Amino acid sequence: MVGGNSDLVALLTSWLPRQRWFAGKGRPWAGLRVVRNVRLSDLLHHFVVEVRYADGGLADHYQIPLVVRPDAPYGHEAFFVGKSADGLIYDGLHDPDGSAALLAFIRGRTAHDGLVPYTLEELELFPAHVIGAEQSNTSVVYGDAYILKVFRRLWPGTNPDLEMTRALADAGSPSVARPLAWLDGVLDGQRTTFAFMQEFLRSGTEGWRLALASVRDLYAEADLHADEVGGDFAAESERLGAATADVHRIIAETLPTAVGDAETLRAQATGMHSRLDAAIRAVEQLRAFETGLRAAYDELARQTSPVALQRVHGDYHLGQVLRVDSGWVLFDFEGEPARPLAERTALQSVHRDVAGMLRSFDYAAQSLLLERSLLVEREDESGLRYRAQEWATRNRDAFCAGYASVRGHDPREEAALLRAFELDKAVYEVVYEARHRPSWLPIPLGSVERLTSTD
Ligand SMILES: Nc1ncnc2c1ncn2[C@@H]1O[C@H](COP(=O)(O)OP(=O)(O)O)[C@@H](O)[C@H]1O
Ligand SMILES: O=P(O)(O)O[C@H]1O[C@H](CO)[C@@H](O[C@H]2O[C@H](CO)[C@@H](O)[C@H](O)[C@H]2O)[C@H](O)[C@H]1O
Repeated sequence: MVGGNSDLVALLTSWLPRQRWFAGKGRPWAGLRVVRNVRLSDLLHHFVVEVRYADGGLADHYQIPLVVRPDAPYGHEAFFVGKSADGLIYDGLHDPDGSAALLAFIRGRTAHDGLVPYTLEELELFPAHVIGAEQSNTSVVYGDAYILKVFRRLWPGTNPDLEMTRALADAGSPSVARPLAWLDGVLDGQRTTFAFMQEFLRSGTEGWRLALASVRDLYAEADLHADEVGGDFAAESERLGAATADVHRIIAETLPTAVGDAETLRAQATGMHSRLDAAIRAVEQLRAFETGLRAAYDELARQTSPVALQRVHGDYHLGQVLRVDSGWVLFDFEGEPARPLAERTALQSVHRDVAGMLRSFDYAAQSLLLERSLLVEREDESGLRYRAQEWATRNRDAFCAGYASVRGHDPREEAALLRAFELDKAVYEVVYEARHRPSWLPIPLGSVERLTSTD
């Protein structure tokens, strides 16, 4: 039997830090411990491990389904974990037989050793494959019918993705994919969401891809007037703004809300200052913009008008929305995966989500400039840079106009709030890029520079 032995701990100690979704990159380890080991089928073993750090910070928990097989099928080397006395160990979600066993377990609706599957409708058995570049979690698609997101880093409690998506679906929102099933387990004595299954929207195209295509058009037609190119996406941005506002409306009607006062805004600003402290410790280049950043946060702290608070998406960007035939669908209501659950479920201003999406328009425009290495000043390319900026502004404006058309107020009216949230997000992105995609670091750093050099 795999697990419960020092060999497996040694294998995972070497394998885990190399995974894209491992959040403790760069932190010194104090050790790894298997805290749960449940056998779900002949092939599939379900592990939860705890990673302790030598920096005094909190330990992390990760969910690691593994398969142990005698053979080495073609292609399996990409997710090979190591060898044990019982056979070859692979990541159990990437192994199609492993993820099929997980579906069979969920579909069977029978609890086993603390793992409890819940289904909202009958599920069929379909072949499985992992999709996309893994981000924070691993998503398995079954036969183009279901998508199962297996949460990798576990936080005790109900995952907000499940909670928010169910609330929206129950209220009849057309802007979420139908929830189908989920898997609960126990962590630190609390019932915890381990995985969440939704209808797979096979015809959906990610907002990020559509936005990039529009920016590419802009470059291809660089000799046309700015208002003649890349304009198509502005209509989509406006629809996206309207869909976002409708989702916010439903969330406000179905989940708790509150009204924040000056004290709330001061607390928000304090949080931003302390996130900036940590970000500067992690990425020294941010220090150059510290004065401007703190001034924007102080401006927020001086606001006295009441602010509406509610649950929000929390990590909203163009990669979290799909365009389907009927309109825009939002997913991944998990919040920023690096933040503790209590922060991610706290009531917030909707400006947080609006700011996230506005940052994303900027990202789309800047990422192609980066691809062309145009971020360095070059006189002959300044026209293109201007066009990229213009594209971002046009789509940001369209998004806000769409938002205002549904909720009756334009998010740009609360300028200090929006600016502080945008900068807070850009600071988060600086740290995110430094850790995960260093070559993209110039995008958020450039935005911080621009946003702090203009009022
Ligand atoms: N219901 C769905 N239908 C089709 N594709 C989806 C659906 N939900 C998510 N996706 C795709 O799955 C990928 C990963 O989903 P996401 O929730 O963002 O995972 P992560 O938390 O790892 O970032 C995204 O690229 C998205 O395009
Ligand atoms: O999708 P996740 O929940 O894993 O979010 C993380 O990864 C995102 C990148 O995939 C990151 O988003 C940043 O890059 C996007 C383009 O790739 C851009 O659209 C976003 O605006 C930008 O923030 C996100 O911040 C991070 O939490």
